[in-house]
Amino acid sequence: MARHHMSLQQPDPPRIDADAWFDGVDLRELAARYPTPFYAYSANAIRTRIRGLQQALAGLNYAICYAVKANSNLAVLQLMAAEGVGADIVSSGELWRSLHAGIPAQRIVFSGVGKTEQEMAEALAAGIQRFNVESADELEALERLASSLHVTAHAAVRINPDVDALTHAKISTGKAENKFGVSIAEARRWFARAGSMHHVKLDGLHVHIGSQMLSVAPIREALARVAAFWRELEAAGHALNSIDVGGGLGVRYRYGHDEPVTPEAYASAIRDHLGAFKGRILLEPGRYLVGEAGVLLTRVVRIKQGDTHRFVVLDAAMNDLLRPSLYDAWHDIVPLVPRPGPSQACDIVGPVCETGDTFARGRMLPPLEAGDLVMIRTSGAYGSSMSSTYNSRPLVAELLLDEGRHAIVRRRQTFEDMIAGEQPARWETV
Ligand SMILES: Cc1ncc(COP(=O)(O)O)c(C=O)c1O
Ligand SMILES: N[C@@H](CCCC[NH3+])C(=O)O
Repeated sequence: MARHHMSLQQPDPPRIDADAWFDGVDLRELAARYPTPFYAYSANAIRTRIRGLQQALAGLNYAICYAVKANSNLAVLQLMAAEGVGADIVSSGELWRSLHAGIPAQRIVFSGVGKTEQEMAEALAAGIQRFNVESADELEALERLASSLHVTAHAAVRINPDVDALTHAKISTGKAENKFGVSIAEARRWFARAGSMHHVKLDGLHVHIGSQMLSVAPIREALARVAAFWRELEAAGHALNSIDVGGGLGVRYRYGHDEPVTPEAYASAIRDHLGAFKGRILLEPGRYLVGEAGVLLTRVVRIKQGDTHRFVVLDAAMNDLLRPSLYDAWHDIVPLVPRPGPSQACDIVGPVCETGDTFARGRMLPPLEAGDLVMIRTSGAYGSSMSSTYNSRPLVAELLLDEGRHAIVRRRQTFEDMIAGEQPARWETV
């Protein structure tokens, strides 16, 4: 079943041949063995992305903290741990997963606009030292909690630089109207008062302006603003030991159309603006490391020819891959059983009872028949991690591929799994 004719070198994305081989595995054989829908991830593609980024950053004092939310499967996190990659987490659940996968606490950074005190206390108790802080009361809470646990925490202010990431409005995070971060003016006031804290060292800056950025210009603009602020702080006598540049690098959703920022262009933006920084530069890539490394395999349930539209109904749905419904996001949809005949405009839909359960509208596709295998590309990021059991559809399986081998890294949920935790009402009064 193994074949090694797929090049995974940077800057090319991991390729999936027309004949459906992915990381040395024939996806058609895989789908003959495991019921669709399921996700398949290429370990090689993930490693290639990590190493490409590491190569581009060589010479800088940096650390990569993978944004766990992009794909939080334990095996993916274990792969990150094996490559020496840390984690960027936003919840106790992500903390637990990351530690469970073997990512050491010292390599974990805690981000997020709504950390609860309980989550912060749990993180401190687990040995997490670096917090990206987004509001004044969060900073006060961190000081209080660190004091009561007799530990020292390091805090980086998340700067909202008011830069347009030139991406979808729902995944843009660096404009003043977004809930994330604080203005440089507010951050300045925090540093002025930093001496009054005894258990929190305010010694870092953090910025993350949005996701799926396909242009380096907004990244440069945000870095320039952060760099100017770092120099201002340094001149005022504040020693910084980290600058976290967030994530946000885009990937190819539309092959032959999307042109992602290369790791080299990204690294040179970092070098140009932060090359002189003496502390550590943290990076929080999510999508970039796993997006193109995953596909969702699904089969055609039936073709439904309406009066005005031709519907291709798949066995995957919005509960399995939400991005098209939520952001009108484009994903390449590739039939893996080539059939001769002219392409036709189709609406590719799932079986869920929502009009929004649509993967693509008016997509030109070659002839398809019930049972045909179809691949939805670039589904490794924000695919399974955003899935749900809506319409009581069990969570699908996830498989990891590595040079001709495959492993089930999450089995398909059973109906019993799906209702675990639910119980008949046992009434009580408070
Ligand atoms: C603080 C932070 N860091 C990193 C990421 C990862 O983003 P991406 O997957 O676009 O690299 C996100 C999500 O957008 C985030 O909110
Ligand atoms: N979930 C989004 C991106 C948000 C990133 C998290 N801050 C997506 O699928 O594109």
